[in-house]
Amino acid sequence: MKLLVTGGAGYVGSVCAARLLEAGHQVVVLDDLSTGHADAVPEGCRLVTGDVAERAGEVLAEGFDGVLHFAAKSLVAESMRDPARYWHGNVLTSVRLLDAMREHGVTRIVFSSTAAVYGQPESVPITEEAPTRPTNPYGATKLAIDHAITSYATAYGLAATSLRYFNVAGAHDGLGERHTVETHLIPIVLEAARGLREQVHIAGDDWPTPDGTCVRDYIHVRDLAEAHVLALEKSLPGNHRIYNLGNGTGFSVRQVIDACRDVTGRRIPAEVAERRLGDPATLVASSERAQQELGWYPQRREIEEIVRDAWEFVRDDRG
Ligand SMILES: NC(=O)c1ccc[n+]([C@@H]2O[C@H](COP(=O)([O-])OP(=O)(O)OC[C@H]3O[C@@H](n4cnc5c(N)ncnc54)[C@H](O)[C@@H]3O)[C@@H](O)[C@H]2O)c1
Ligand SMILES: O=c1ccn([C@@H]2O[C@H](COP(=O)(O)OP(=O)(O)O[C@H]3O[C@H](CO)[C@H](O)[C@H](O)[C@H]3O)[C@@H](O)[C@H]2O)c(=O)[nH]1
Repeated sequence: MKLLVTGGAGYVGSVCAARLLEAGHQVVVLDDLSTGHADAVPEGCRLVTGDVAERAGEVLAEGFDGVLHFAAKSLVAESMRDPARYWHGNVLTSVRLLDAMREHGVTRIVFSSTAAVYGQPESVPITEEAPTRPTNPYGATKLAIDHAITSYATAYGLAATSLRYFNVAGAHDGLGERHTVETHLIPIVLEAARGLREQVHIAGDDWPTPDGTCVRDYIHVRDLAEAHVLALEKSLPGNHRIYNLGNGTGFSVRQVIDACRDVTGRRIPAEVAERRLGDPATLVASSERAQQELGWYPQRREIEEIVRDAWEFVRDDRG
C-alpha cells in the first residue's frame, strides 16, 4: 500500500514508519517537525515538511491507500494551560485530514488515540467499554477525534481503527524517545542515570497501590508498531474499530526506577515529591479485544527489556 504517515518524524510515528517499510509498504511522512526530528524519518520514506492542517490535501492528491495519523500535541499539563492549542492542533487538524481523505478517495485510517480518554478508571484492567471521561483537554481532544472518525466511517465508508495506547516506552533500531520537553517516566529516569538530572521526583507515594506509587502499563513501541500493521490490514470499510493497547501488566513508579537501576548499573537518586495533578493511581489495559480481533500479542513484556532498549538508545547521547 502507499501510505501517508503524519507525525512520522516523532517517537511512535518513526518506529511505525520503519515497520511499515519492512512490511513492504511505500511510506510518505508529513511532519511539521514541531516536536519531531527530520533524522528520525527512516531511510526509504519521503519526508514532506509541513502542517497536516495545511498540507494534507495537496499531499493526498497524489493518491494514497491509507493514512496513519500520529501527528498531535500530547502534553497533558500544556493542554490544561493552553487548551486552544489542543482543540486547534488536534481536533481541527484531524477533521481537515479526514476531509482531505474524503476528497481524494483515501479510505483507510489508523489513528493514535490514548488511555487518557478514560480518565479515572472505575476498575482495571480497562476495556474499550469503560466510560470515557477524560480529565484533561488532551484526552478530550483525542476522544472528540475518535467520535469524528466513527461518524465519518459510518457515513462515508472509511475503514478506520483507533488504537488507544497506554504508556509507550522502549526504542527500536536507533529510533526512540527524544522530546525536548520530556514528561514520561522512563526517559526521565534514564536522564538521571546519565547525570543529566540530579534526581527523579516520584509523584507521590501515598496512592492506593501495593508500594504507594502509581501503577502504569508500559507497552514496547515495537509491539505497538506491530498492532498498526495488523490494524491496517484488517480494517473494514464502514467500520470504526477501537482497541486498547497495553501489556496487561502494571508496574509501579518504584518498580520502574529499580528496573532502570538494574539495567544501567547506576545509582539513580530518587525522592518522593507531590502527587501530579490529575494522575490516576492505576492504569492497566485489557488488550483482549486486540488479541482476539487483530491477533496481536505483545512480545516484549518485561519491564527490564523495555528499559534496556530505551537505555541502549539514549546511552550514546542521542537524547
Ligand atoms: N508516547 C506515548 O506514550 C503516547 C501515549 C498515548 C498516545 N500517544 C499518541 O501517539 C502519537 C505520537 O506520540 P509521540 O509520543 O510519538 O509524540 P511526538 O511528539 O514524538 O510525535 C508527534 C509528531 O507529530 C508532529 N506534529 C505535531 N503536530 C503536527 C501537525 N499539525 N502537522 C504535522 N506534524 C505535526 C511532531 O513534529 C512530531 O514529529 C500522538 O498522537 C500521541 O497523542 C502517545
Ligand atoms: O518525573 C516523573 C514523571 C512521571 N512520574 C509518574 O510516572 C507515571 C507515568 O508517568 P508518564 O508521564 O510517563 O505517563 P502518564 O501515565 O502520565 O501518561 C500516559 O497516560 C496518559 C493518560 O493518563 C496519557 O495517555 C499520556 O499520553 C501517556 O503518556 C505517573 O504515575 C507519573 O506520576 C513520576 O513519578 N515522576
